[in-house]
Amino acid sequence: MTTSSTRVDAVDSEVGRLRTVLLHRPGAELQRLTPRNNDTLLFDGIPWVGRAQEEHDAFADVLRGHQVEVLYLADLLAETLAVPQARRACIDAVLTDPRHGDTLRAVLRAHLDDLHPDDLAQVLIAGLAHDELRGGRGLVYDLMNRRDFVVDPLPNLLFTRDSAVWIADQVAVTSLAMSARRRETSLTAAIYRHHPRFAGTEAVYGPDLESLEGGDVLLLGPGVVAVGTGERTTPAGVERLARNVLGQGLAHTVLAVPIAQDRATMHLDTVCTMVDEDAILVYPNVADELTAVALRWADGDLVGQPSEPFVDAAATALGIDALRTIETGLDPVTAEREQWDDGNNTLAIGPRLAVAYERNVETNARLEESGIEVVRIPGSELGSGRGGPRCMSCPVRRETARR
Ligand SMILES: NC(=O)NCCC[C@H](N)C(=O)O
Repeated sequence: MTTSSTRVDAVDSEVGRLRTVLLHRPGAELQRLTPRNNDTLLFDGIPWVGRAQEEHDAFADVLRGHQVEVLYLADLLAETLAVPQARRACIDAVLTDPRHGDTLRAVLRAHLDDLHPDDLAQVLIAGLAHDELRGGRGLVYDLMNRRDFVVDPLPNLLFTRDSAVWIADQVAVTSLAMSARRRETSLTAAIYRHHPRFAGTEAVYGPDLESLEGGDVLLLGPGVVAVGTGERTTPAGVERLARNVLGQGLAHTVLAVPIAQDRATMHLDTVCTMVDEDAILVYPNVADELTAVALRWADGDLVGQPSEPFVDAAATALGIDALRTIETGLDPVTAEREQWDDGNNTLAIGPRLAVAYERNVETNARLEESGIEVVRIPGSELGSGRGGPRCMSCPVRRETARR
């Protein structure tokens, strides 16, 4: 087990040199996807799992090749589950499912209580099918469809950005909006609370609060946090995060950014990501309409400024003349296709150095024309979950950006 040390985990921008990142290599939970359940489980297709793993390994290799420490969620979880309190919290989260009823719940608790931490981690991630439950009995169990799950799998765990996000030296364990994903945060909360690697880490947000997803949270620069509000993060979630972050002095400005309540734009990071300290890659079909309300802290309360164009509000908050914008694609149709395929969803390893899916040819060319080095990774199978390099990574430590 890795132990805590003097290293300081903290993130204050999207582009500071990336030092440590949390990933989840997709596994058995993706094998659970079928045409019957893929919509409910928020996948747009049935991925070829072996190829998805190869693509994910290529992503991790690129990061390691750039001297980034890669932590794997499944390893941390198995280690965390050696701690009795963590184990209890993760099992309790499974047993809150109202579909179980008392008899099945009791059988399931006994089954989970018996598992070795490694096997428990596996069940918490990949779920438990009807026939995998030893000694299953009772009305609920007997009437269940044999192909259904007693514990639902978490195929979206791969999108580690959403279930927790670092803001300065604190972690925000989020409150996921979609029922298919809600249990993910019981795992991230347990890891950050109980794993020795994160001993002493404070949490600025928790899973019982208003809906907030990490894909909506962009650290535009030190002290400036943009939060999208749309399909996943509610205005109340932005307000709560702003209260906590500004109230504790972790930032001076939170920008609330309304986005369309559509699947294609489910998070702010599906329409824009930072690629340099003063540059964003943005989906042109929405760029002109993006607005922001700047929230600041004054006299112990939140104060909102009048709404203004997002790029202007961002530049003011960052203290720069203008935010450079680089647009997805070449024309509205290419932009729409490449935005859907996560062309906007880049992960910066450092200023002007971004990881992107290779398939978004036009967008990547535009980035390079604008002086951004692009490290291309394959994503044909990973993309069926509708997420790109940014969604698939939770930076834990970045060097402080210059600004
Ligand atoms: N930050 C992101 O945009 N994450 C992608 C999440 C995709 C996942 N299938 C979901 O619908 O939540």
